[in-house]
Amino acid sequence: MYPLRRNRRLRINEAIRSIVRETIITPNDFLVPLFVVEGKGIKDEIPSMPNYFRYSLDLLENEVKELWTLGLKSVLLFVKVPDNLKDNKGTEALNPNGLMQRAIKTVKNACPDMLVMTDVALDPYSVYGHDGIIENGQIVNDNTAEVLGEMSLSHAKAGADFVAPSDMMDGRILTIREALEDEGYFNTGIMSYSAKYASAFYGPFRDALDSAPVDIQDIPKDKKTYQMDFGNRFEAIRETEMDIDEGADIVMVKPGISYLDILRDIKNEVDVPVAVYQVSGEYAMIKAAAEKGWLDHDQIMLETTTAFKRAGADIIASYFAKDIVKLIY
Ligand SMILES: NCC(=O)CCC(=O)O
Ligand SMILES: [Mg+2]
Repeated sequence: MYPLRRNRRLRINEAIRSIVRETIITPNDFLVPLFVVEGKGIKDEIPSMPNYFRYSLDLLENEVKELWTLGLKSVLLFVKVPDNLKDNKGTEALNPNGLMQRAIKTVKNACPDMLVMTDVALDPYSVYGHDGIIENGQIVNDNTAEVLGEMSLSHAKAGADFVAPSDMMDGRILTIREALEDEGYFNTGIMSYSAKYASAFYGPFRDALDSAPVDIQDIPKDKKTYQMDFGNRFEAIRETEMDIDEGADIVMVKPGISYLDILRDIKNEVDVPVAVYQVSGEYAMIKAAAEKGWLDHDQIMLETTTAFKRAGADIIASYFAKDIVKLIY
């Protein structure tokens, strides 16, 4: 007897494999995170993120033009705020002439059709490195959400297409939506980090922005009172559905590779686009192993990003976006 069905026939060569392949990534799948700093002529490599850089505004301009020519049409902006501008309430986040507001305008001037999304959270602006205002040793929820609403409005006024609240305060999507609607910013979208886990994979990002929680007495040492516990699954669906009810246009799962089950659950459950974030620690792990010659960098990059799409991601935020597009096109 022989096997009645020989599945290997569909794997015999690259031509047959490529015609039956179910999931293919393209430049349209990617959202490019960009780190911005004050100054001129700065292109600073982030030590724990090899070949990833912080740009001053003049060089940011060249970078976004290059992204555009590669077919990458969406960016997600993060700013590194100088220490002297940090406080407990994120006052600088509302400065109409702040670094984020200028960065938005810089990208729009360089590339008017580029989709500009902005990080909305207090941690880069907080002396304590937290996503919320601290009162009596606690991260307060509702007052923080108010500031996030004002921050979102400020980004919309500067020209952002989407705001991306990454903080995990309860109710902030509604607060942000109302703040935008009240001032007539009906078309400014919200991409909510709706299921963001308290993860050790964010380490290199906090180096990039100098935004890690500080080690001071009576200040929480981690973000576990607002970001999700990594043992939880159903909670991710609840969080995501609530954010959609409050007005989120796009929802997100973060981090990526350790949370593919969550990504698939959410994709099956909701009817809005779902994003995933392949975070800094995932990037650093792959870079480090590749540097040692232990893993094939390009193949791992292709495999992980394809896995996100297969698991249900409509949008992939990844520090590999540029490299992957150069690899596949
Ligand atoms: N809001 C952004 C993060 O919390 C971290 C992202 C990363 O680790 O790449
Ligand atoms: Mg929530």
